[in-house]
Amino acid sequence: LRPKPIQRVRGPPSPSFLLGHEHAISSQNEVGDLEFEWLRTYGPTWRIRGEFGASPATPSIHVLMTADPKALQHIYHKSGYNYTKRRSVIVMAEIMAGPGIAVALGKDHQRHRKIMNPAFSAAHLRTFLPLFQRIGAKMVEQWKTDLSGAERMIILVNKWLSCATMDIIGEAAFDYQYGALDKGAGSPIMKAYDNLFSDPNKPSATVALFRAMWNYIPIPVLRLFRLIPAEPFMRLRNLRGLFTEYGKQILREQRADTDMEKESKSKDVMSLLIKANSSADPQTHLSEAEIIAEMFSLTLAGHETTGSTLTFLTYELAKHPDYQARMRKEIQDRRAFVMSRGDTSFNTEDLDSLTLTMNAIKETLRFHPIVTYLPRVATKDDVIPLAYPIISTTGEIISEISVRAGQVIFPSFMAYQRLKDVWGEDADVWNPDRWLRPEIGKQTKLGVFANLMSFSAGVQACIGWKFSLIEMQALLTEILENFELSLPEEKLTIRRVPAAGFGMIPMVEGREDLGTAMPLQVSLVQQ
Ligand code: HEM
Repeated sequence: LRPKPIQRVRGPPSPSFLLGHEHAISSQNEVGDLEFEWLRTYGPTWRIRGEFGASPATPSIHVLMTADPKALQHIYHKSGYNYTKRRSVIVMAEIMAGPGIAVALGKDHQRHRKIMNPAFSAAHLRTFLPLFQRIGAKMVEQWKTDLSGAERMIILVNKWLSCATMDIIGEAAFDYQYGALDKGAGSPIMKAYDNLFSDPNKPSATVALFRAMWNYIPIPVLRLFRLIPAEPFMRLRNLRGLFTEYGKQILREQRADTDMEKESKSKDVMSLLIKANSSADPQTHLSEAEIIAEMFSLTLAGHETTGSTLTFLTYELAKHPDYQARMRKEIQDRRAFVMSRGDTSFNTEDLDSLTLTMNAIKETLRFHPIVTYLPRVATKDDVIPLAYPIISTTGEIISEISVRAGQVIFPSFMAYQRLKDVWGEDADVWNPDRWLRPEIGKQTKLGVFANLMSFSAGVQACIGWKFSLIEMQALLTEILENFELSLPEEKLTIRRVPAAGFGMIPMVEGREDLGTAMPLQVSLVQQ
């Protein structure tokens, strides 16, 4: 019964000596294809082969891949900073956004978190609801204008939701108007973001080898990669340049503003960041470069994630018209109640009473986790417990795995969120009504919301999860009260394509030239 080393964990044969399984994972047809197969074959924990043997410090060439709730709880939730981010992930985030919260580690990370946390308290987030509703109503009005009397039209719903969530994060966090909904693709920020993460071609072996090298190169050298004159790096440079320009302008304007309205705005992200900039205490101080990186990180982390989750949610509603109709009826009934009490808008209690809407959000976060892989590296020797024991290479039962410092671990949020033992026999189906079953959510406690790993867990979990839930509730009610969503008549296949090494995007099979795309048909709700 002693913990077994990773070498005793079973796993698929490696397809490549140099690239291991990582290239196969990032070039699979749909995110999840490989993990679901491995889950069926080996149970919730298995071993894959890392690129060049995973990392210089790794004592073995193996990578532990797990969907086991207890293992995930141990790694993400209970171990503080003992399982750290991978070098390639940190440097990529730094090249993109600068020295902000997503790059910081350990005590440094605690400092960033401590400064930003007050802006994400439940009470403060409630004050954003009118903004979410205003932007949602603006988007819906623009759909009505575009419809111009026609019965129905096809829209790329992902583009609209991306613009709406971009405008929301700009106003909510920095009191700044990006003008994404007004200017669409013409807005400089949307132009710079457009299809940043969608590559119609699968990554070639050469690109994969280049990426694999990142985990072996010292960080100061890696930082110089941003100067490489290749298109992806040039786009990132442009985006960061544009954002630094915005950041400096916002900072200048907000500094003047905050001096005048210190008290009333004391919990806004920008006021907190500016206060931190003037703090003499190193524990609560942020440099100007860190502030701009923080703003960029929030924009990056807060806009596309929510936009993509909503994109998949509207897709599922188009595929499930009965559920959509039930949801709309629940919203309309609540609207009648709100009007009868003399109000015109939903408050957060009204939104929370919309059980069918919340269940659709939970189910989409479970079924389509936008962030799919967050690799971690053990910083010291450890033993990882399993909720679901597995069979070893020699036929023994393994319920604990011993790992050495440097061990690379690939969690599979996608596979965890499909475990039949946790989510029921119909785990492979999008069914929001599962959340009505009393046993759901009673298993090993994981993550910050609904026992899901979609927002990650522990000290580095998503800071904006509650923000995004209220945002999704508000945008969904605006959409469903006004529009019916359905699939286009032309039968299209949507693929969940691996993107940027950690996420996924929707693409239309055979129309990869469109980049990230989710075409849906919309028509006005008949009163
Ligand atoms: C459905 C929407 C969202 C999803 C699925 C999501 C998911 C995640 C995940 C998985 C992480 C962990 C990353 C890691 O460990 O490397 C994360 C971190 C983060 N998220 Fe979100 N997120 C969402 C919305 C938001 C929003 C709306 C904001 C801001 C308003 C936000 C801000 C952040 C920040 C700043 C971090 C870094 C936290 C840290 O390192 O301490 N996210 N998010």
